[in-house]
Amino acid sequence: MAVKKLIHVAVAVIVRGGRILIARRPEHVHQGGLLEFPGGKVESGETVQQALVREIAEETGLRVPAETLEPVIGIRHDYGDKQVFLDVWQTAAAEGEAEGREGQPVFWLTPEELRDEDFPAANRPIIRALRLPRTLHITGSLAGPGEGECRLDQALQRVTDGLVVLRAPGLVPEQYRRLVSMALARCSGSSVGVMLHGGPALLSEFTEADGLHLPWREAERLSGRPVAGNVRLGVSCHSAEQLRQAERLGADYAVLGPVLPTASHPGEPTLGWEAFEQLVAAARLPVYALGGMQPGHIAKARALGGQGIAGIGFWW
Ligand SMILES: Nc1nc2c([nH]c(=O)n2[C@H]2C[C@H](O)[C@@H](COP(=O)(O)OP(=O)(O)OP(=O)(O)O)O2)c(=O)[nH]1
Repeated sequence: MAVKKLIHVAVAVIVRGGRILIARRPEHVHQGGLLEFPGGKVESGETVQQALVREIAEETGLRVPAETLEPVIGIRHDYGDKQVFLDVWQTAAAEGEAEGREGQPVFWLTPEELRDEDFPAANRPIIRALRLPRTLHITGSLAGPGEGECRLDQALQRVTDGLVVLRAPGLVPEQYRRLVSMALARCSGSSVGVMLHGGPALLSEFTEADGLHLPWREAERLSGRPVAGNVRLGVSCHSAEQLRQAERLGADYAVLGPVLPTASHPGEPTLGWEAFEQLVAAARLPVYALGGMQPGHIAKARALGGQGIAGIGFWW
């Protein structure tokens, strides 16, 4: 069987006022009629940034200073007839008024308005990535119920937006439920989403939660997505095989680590940044780096293809 060539596609997420520029692909082209982010093939001799600047100008008339482009995610996808590597970059500094220079309709949508079924199949992880924060706050050790709630309350004061994964393996179910109720009440009306940590049954009790984060021991025994599409699903992973299982479950994100040594799991073998980058390159979902992370690592994690950082030490 002939080996299909991997087509390197530069994909632009152009953000303005919280909305993203979307176009409709012409009917007659590959994946025709579907919505897309502006972009196109990287030509030989071009860097991905040069391709983005060129494609954006050709397709939309917008001018993008190359240095404002930041990496979002890289996705390899096999369409059967074509194999693509979508190299996705973001800018909020495009200049000018957007128009469909090739006759295609263009419009601005919020991340929440992007629906998987309107885009080519390879775009699902891109849409997930755009709806996810760069930092995932995981709760650290919580003593007894009263003290735990107090500790959580203090820690939440330091978080203004993003997601908190309520991990408390030391608590018995009743104590954990109390903690969840408190966290949901505390975060209600704020920009902080609460992810429950445990098995799927939890979510049916707490419908206001943002979603469910599966520890690996829960994820490994499932064979399909255990929650509805409108709630977030995360999975803790430590290897390429575990990332494949997270993809099979239709997870919205994975956490991968430990990347660096960490105080909460002393002595555990670490992946290091090189292995993180390799594992992320093969993953078809957004991946957070876990283990020894500090806010200064967000840029590093993203430059290596990750979604951002996850952990306890930097906020707890
Ligand atoms: N631009 C863009 N392409 C996408 C997206 N999602 C996705 O699967 N693709 C695929 C469809 C195509 O197979 C490939 C992009 O190729 P293209 O045909 O748009 O590239 P191009 O502008 O250089 O076109 P061409 O005239 O040289 O054929 O990537 C997306 O969001 N934006």
